Amino acid sequence: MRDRSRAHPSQPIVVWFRDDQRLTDNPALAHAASSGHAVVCVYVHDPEPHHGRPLGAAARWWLHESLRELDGSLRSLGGGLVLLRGNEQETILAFAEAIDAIEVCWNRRYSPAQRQTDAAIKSALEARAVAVSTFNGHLLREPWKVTRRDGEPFQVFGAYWRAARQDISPAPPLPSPDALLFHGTPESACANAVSLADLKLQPHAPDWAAGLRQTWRCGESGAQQRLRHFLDGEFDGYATHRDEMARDATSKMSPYLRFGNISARQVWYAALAAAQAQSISSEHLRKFQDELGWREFSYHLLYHCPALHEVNFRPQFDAMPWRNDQHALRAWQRGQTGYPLVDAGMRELWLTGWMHNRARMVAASFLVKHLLIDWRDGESWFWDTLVDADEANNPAGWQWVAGSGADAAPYFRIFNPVLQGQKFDPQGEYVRRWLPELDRLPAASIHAPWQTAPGQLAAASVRLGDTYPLPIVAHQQARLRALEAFETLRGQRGEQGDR
Ligand SMILES: Cc1cc2nc3c(=O)[nH]c(=O)nc-3n(C[C@H](O)[C@H](O)[C@H](O)COP(=O)(O)OP(=O)(O)OC[C@H]3O[C@@H](n4cnc5c(N)ncnc54)[C@H](O)[C@@H]3O)c2cc1C
Repeated sequence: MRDRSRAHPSQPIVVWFRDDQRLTDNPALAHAASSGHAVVCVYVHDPEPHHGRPLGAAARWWLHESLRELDGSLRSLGGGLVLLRGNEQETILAFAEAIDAIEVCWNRRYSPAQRQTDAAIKSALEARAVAVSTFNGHLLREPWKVTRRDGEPFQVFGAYWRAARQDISPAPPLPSPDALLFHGTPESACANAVSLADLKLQPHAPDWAAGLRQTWRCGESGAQQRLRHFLDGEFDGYATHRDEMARDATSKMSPYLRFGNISARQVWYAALAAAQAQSISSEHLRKFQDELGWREFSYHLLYHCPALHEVNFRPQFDAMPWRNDQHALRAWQRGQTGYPLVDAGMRELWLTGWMHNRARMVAASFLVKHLLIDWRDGESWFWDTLVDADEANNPAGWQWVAGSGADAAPYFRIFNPVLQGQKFDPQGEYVRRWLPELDRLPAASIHAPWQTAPGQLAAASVRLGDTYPLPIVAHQQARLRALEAFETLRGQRGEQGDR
């Protein structure tokens, strides 16, 4: 072990970037910048994390773009991002040792696997007399700070958010450092160093990311631009219009928050400031804050539930008689179920890496309830295809829809995709955008083409079973089958109205 008293001002401090790929409001970076030591900024790509989940394909695409921008921002301050590949623990330890770091700092992560990794790295570094400082850069309130009176975690969103909100006065966002003193990295420290291209995060042969490139400007600058666009536009009306799928009425902050291109604190403060400056009704501000609250709640669940993406939060769901139907699963994944709203959502996902929240709920409900396919199959498809695929929000969203989660939708809540379409996409614009083969159908029939008169279908050049599929299941039968399956678990009947 090295002697701490021999620490020298020339020893650098390592800022380990993870899900905090930004310069502004980055507490670990701000800490390093004010330490008086030169800094080395690193990112470690662990292709097969020992405990955690490897990233899905769409998230890997985002990561590439985000790291490129982060490196560019650090370069404009006179340094750059050192990219390392390998096992996180071994790589960070070897690197810190090779550059004789005085300290390593990072912003905290919250899944049980990530916490286990971080705790092991912290003790190993400290055992080598390298200091470790960790910060909250990801959440408004960290999971352990919000507990019930009896000290147990919350299981109901309303109660959780009432408690969390009471004390929400997140520290104001930190400014981006004006200047950073960078420490050089000797060749010997770079055994695991790679270029961004070496990480092979982007797809090739086939390059399926054209739609993602068209849709997104990734990274910190993209986050700021998109947030401004939302706050100066649809924010004033958010509570009223957020379910209208054809409208660009939500913030689209999710991938930026996922990768930390922006912090929840920045979004929170910017929304507060915009609401004040533009005298926006508190109803819109509050609804938007509530959605950020759902993100916090998901992290609360992730922290307390060891394998949220694998294990039913409600154990009685372990007995659920899921169907193994690969044909139906593929039809759902490809947006070929014959239910236009479900298919539009699934194609939006495939083409852009994102799906509107209302469409997520309907598409997920369709898989789990109409097709009776295990929510984990849907979760892993979303994990692979969403640019915002999030360790907390994705499984929590799926378990909520399936009914197996905390404060979940009741099992008898089976979305009717036709009614949902008529209610939240009345003119069929959303469906037309993603299903060009139905483009010429009138609004009255676009959500249920199979109920449309043959002449009208012919006039719109729609041949069911050829240009567009017939429904893969009949809604009423599928609904009854789902209710029966769910009732075997719960032995209870509930309200059975169509929504
Ligand atoms: C089956 C299913 C899977 C989902 N998977 C993910 C996922 O992998 N990653 C993800 O970020 N969100 C997920 N969500 C939640 C939600 O759909 C998205 O966060 C939202 O659509 C993102 O769009 P936005 O940024 O425009 O949201 P806005 O309406 O503008 O909300 C602002 C922010 O609040 C948070 N938020 C909003 N709704 C929710 C919610 N229901 N749960 C948790 N946080 C929320 C997000 O961080 C979002 O960016 C999922 C929902 C469902 C039903």
